[in-house]
Amino acid sequence: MTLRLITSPPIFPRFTCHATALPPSPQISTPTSISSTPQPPSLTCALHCSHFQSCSGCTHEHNLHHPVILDDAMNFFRRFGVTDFTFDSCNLWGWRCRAKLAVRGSSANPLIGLYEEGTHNVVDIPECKAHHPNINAAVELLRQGITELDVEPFLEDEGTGYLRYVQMAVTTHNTSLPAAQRYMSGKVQVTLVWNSRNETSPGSDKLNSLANFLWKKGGPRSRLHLIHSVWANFQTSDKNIIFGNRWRHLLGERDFWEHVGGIDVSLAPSSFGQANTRAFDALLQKLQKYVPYESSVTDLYAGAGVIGLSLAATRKSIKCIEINKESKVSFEKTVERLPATVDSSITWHHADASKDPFSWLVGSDVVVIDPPRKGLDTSLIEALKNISSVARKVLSSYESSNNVQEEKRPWILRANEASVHIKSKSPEENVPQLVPQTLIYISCGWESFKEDCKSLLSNNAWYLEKAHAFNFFPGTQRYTNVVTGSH
Ligand SMILES: C[S@@+](CC[C@H](N)C(=O)[O-])C[C@H]1O[C@@H](n2cnc3c(N)ncnc32)[C@H](O)[C@@H]1O
Repeated sequence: MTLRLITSPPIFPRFTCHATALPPSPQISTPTSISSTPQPPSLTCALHCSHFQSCSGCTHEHNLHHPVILDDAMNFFRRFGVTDFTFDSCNLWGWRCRAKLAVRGSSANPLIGLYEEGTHNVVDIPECKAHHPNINAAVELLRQGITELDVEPFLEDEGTGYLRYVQMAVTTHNTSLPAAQRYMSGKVQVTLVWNSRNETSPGSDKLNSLANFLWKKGGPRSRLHLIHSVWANFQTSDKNIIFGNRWRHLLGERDFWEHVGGIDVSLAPSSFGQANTRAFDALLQKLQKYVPYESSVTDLYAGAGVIGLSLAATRKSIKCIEINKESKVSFEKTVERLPATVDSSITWHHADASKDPFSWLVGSDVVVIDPPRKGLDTSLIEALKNISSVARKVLSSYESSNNVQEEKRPWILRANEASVHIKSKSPEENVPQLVPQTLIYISCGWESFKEDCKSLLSNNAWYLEKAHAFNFFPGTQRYTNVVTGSH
């Protein structure tokens, strides 16, 4: 079996940096092999952000093109036999197209930003250099609205006030503009996280006034036109959780479309979305090379299925597994917009990938895993390590009984109930191909990835083949790896 691990790590020499205080226009970078020669500190690739000392968002001010952990990554992969590790430095500024910001302070002086490291003090970051410029513009509009309409930000200690957080997501999918202008003209989907139970609770008049303010001043009829839509999320919990379960679309287009990996993807505000749209697009393009045509793919930790669906055109089947049921609607909408020529069998299952993981792995040639930062659950690691022996047992029982057993496991029954199935028109083969030959690990947490990877490589369960990194989070010690491996 092969383990292909995809991470978005820091990148090396061939890139362009500009010393400028403003996020420069989009840069295209080329992935390059990484040399172990120490890099001189680069002032031209510096953050130049006035919030750097106080905001916890960025941890590194210099050499944005070369995260410090890149050296560790390079050594790690070399030790395991990967000699052509590459790093794509991507865009160094203005890359963040999705931000969740806390709102505190007062209506006269609202603070909209991130917590100061280790505290619950919110730091205002109006000139954030990581944000897409239109996120900063929408934050300014929101600030004006809060003050003019006297909207009280949330007061954590008292549990009073209304506006707790705001999520800003930028869509750059505007086909009426020339491609070169689309990114910088991105429109912002704003979600106001409101401290009340629902839209009829006290305070809803303020919520509607604030939404109308944003729409009037930033919607399609305004001079600025930077707002795509306004949503509300209702959250009264005293726990440290950003979103509640109730979402309401208030104004603008309900559907939010982005174009990545060659397909149109729908992303509801409640679904996971990658923060760095352009780096994600580069990663998806790379992925196309590693997933054989006509293979059967399992996409674990799938979110709205963007990775799996971007592969669907030339693969036999795509099976997506995701724990957040809110992602299902976005998945279905994306499937509806796939080209009519796509004839793969496509499914999405609402399930926990760590519960009975074998049931999701068997029958696939390729498994793509894209877990949260904490990495893989032990049960999944064990399943991936033992997949060959278990598959043999399953195959022999399949051959001896050759009849379909009734499924009784409650979590599988539940997942099947909440699943989406789009059948291929081509005839299906009866005997499943049982053992995944390729594992592709997409990771955004370097430390957890290293541990998972070592575990997967132990006892020669998998071998490393390729590793590429993408600078998903310039200014931080995080990047994303794509690593591929085989049995
Ligand atoms: C890093 S995101 C990747 C999402 C998706 N691959 C994408 O690129 O848009 C991780 C996803 O894993 C989901 N998740 C977390 N724990 C999970 C679990 N135990 N089983 C299945 N999905 C899980 C999260 O809800 C989230 O959508």
